[in-house]
Amino acid sequence: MKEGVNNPGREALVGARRVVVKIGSALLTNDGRGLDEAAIGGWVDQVAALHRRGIEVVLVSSGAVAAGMVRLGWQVRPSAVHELQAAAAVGQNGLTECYESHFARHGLLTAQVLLTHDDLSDRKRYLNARSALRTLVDLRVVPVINENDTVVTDEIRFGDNDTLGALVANLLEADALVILTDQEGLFDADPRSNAGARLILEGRADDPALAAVAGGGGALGRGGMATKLRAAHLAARSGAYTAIASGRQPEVLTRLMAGERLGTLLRPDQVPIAARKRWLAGQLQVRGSLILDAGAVKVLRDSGSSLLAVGVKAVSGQFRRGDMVLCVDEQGERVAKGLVNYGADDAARILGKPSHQIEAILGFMEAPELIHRDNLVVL
Ligand SMILES: Nc1ncnc2c1ncn2[C@@H]1O[C@H](COP(=O)(O)OP(=O)(O)O)[C@@H](O)[C@H]1O
Ligand SMILES: N[C@@H](CCC(=O)OP(=O)(O)O)C(=O)O
Repeated sequence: MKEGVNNPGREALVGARRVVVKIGSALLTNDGRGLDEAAIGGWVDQVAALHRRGIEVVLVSSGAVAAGMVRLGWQVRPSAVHELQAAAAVGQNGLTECYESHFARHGLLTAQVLLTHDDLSDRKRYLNARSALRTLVDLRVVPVINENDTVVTDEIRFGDNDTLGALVANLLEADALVILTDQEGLFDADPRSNAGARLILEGRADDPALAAVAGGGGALGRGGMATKLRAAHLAARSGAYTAIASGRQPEVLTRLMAGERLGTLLRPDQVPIAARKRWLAGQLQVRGSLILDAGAVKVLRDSGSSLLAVGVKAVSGQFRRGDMVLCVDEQGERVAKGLVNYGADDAARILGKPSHQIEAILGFMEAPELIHRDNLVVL
């Protein structure tokens, strides 16, 4: 379970380009006194700093029910579903307002995205949510996601936002999921009830020994460490690392992303790229196809190279940038699947052309390759 000091992994966070940050209720709500606006301001400052460095950050924020309770003057968390829904509806306003005003100090726009379980389990809605979030991220807007508590019922509830954070990390093929909570990380026993509990610095997301030490949540949070560990397991399916750390540590996000040995880091079992590719191949519907010439087929199969437009003879289907397409040879034999960097119309205009001509033909260049090798699975 415990790892040596030279354990690789922290540097994976240094190289992360897209990160999902989940901020838990236990941390956000000022011990039940309502939203901790000053603390939220501090996390927003760190997210903005990462953003300036070109790192895409998507927030998953809890706190709607707790904030709603304070606004409504309720002292005790209600148990009736309709009252929880009402509190969430009132509180979500406050949450959105708070994030919006803090991000505005940095000239950044935010977008409120409320999801239900169905949005991520139904294939069509999954793809819709994915393209909406990808578009926001491409527009350099910071999405702030929460569960749509006002419309969910017990049967279709994520319940805890750790699971939601992991599914969003899958959805966006994020490099890392950072879970900020009220403890320094995962301990070898619940530190609330075990004074001698020790922090686990690194581990494998799928280590069953870790599951045995992760207990339930406190009075304000929903799932405790058990759901955080399960979230790490889910995030690892698409190759994401998970960090669990205290949101009260000064500059926690910027320090984690600089590779500092803070909190608990849980790594995916598979090499991230391999896990991510497998995830991609299994998840996304094919939206179109590309017919490759013999040279392109050979480099894809033999050298694992990216696919360039110069090796493509024809395109078919109405795919958009970021969609999954099938690559076939001139006899129609399946060669590879991958996420395409150009939509069908643009791809049709650049096929057969060398990459240095893309800008002159389209007036812009998204990327020099049609499908980057990291997003390509040879079949
Ligand atoms: N092994 C463990 N290590 C650390 N915390 C643990 C452990 N087992 C249970 N916990 C509990 O998990 C709580 C954090 O989860 P939770 O209350 O759901 O917070 P959040 O709202 O941030 O998700 C901690 O306050 C702690 O009491
Ligand atoms: N969606 C709920 C939060 C659920 C929750 O508290 O989850 P967690 O932060 O994982 O303990 C809300 O905004 O109140």
